[in-house]
Amino acid sequence: MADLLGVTKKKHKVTIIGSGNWGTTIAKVVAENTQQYPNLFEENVQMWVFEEEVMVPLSSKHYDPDSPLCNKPQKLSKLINELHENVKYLPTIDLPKNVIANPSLQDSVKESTILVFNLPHQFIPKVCQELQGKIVPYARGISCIKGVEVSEKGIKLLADMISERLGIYCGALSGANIATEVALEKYSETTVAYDPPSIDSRQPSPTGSPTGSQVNLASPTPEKKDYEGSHRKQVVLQPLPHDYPALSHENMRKLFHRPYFHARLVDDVAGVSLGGALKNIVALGAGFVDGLGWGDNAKAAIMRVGIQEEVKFGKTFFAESARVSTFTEESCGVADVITSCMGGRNFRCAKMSVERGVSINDVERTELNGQKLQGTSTAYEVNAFLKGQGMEKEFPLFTAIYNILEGTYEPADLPDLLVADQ
Ligand SMILES: NC(=O)c1ccc[n+]([C@@H]2O[C@H](COP(=O)([O-])OP(=O)(O)OC[C@H]3O[C@@H](n4cnc5c(N)ncnc54)[C@H](O)[C@@H]3O)[C@@H](O)[C@H]2O)c1
Ligand SMILES: O=P(O)(O)OC[C@H](O)CO
Repeated sequence: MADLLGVTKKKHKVTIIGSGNWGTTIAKVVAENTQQYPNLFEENVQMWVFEEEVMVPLSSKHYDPDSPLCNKPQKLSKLINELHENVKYLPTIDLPKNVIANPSLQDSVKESTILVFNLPHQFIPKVCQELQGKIVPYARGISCIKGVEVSEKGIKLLADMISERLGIYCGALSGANIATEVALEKYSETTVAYDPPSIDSRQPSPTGSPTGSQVNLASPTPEKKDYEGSHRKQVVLQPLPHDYPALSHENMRKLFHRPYFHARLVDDVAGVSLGGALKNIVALGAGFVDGLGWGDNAKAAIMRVGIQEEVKFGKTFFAESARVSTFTEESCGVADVITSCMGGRNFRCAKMSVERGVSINDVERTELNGQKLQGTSTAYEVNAFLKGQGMEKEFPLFTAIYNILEGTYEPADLPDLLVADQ
């Protein structure tokens, strides 16, 4: 496509890195939008698949006992491309034909200018390692992952970790978004945090050439002095070449917003990321009390304390970046606590573990068919961080959930453990 100056306009190529329950759902959302906005995006959306062999289940509408696809295990990527359904992680949902499953991580990101990270957080370090030097230097990222990274240096947002390891800008998407409901196109909202570097929204030069100089991600705003290890390092960003459409809030919204999936754009990457990570610990608490048969008041109490601890965590450790209103007003905050405590996997597995008297890891293994909980590892990571700060007592719910997972306390001890929350 050429503009009035005869300059060839490129389109953004999008890759979804991950193809689980949420990864496949976001691939569907994005692929619908790349069809709707052909001037901005290449129609085909690459989706990296962590390859495995699976059987087409009897319950699939594609199951045909006479088909060679159905009588022995097949590569998941092949099934997705032939059936346009992810029979393992998003069964029964029709995917647009422009979702292209690709088992090669490096091939899937080739020439992609938008990388949407969407896989369980424990796999991100290895994926980033494999991507180093394999992506275009001016790519931009969005992390849909709910979790945090804790090391001896402190706590880090996954968007920042991706940004530092790959040398690219990375925003975040998170909200009250149980994947299956979004995939079924039931109405929901999400929050997209993207504070694009100013170099991306400049007017094109007459030649359309990438004349912009490199900029430091930490500028033009002063370096954020958040908790050691959490603030962004000095990432030197490559400008987006001028022959690509600007990646403004408006265009990012076009990538994610659907009539059934309302995307609100904000610039608080820290608040959006923390809301998504911390609510998973709260959801375990809600599952524990529901498993005891304690009813809705008990669940509401857990949710109230959970929201309070999310806000306090943001204020204490990310004071210069996370905004309180992100937790209290956006989908990624209070709304995600509510939906996760009503029907999320962390909630359901914690509930079943109490009802059956088995560990939550056993429930994850037997009930989730390969899907992963994020709340258990996040509870351990957040506890390691709080312990390091000598602040476990300041966050009684987060600490109680860790102690219940460790077996130090029982779910029925929760009211006593929360008395400190006065
Ligand atoms: N499912 C939801 O409802 C939902 C909604 C919003 C956000 N999220 C978040 O999205 C992120 C991704 O979750 P999901 O639900 O798509 O995943 P999932 O739990 O459904 O699936 C697990 C995924 O991990 C992959 N995997 C397994 N071993 C791997 C390895 N060694 N390396 C790389 N990948 C491997 C599997 O192939 C599969 O794609 C999580 O952070 C989750 O909290 C999930
Ligand atoms: O199923 P969960 O517990 O991983 O939660 C899913 C989503 O994060 C809800 O917004």
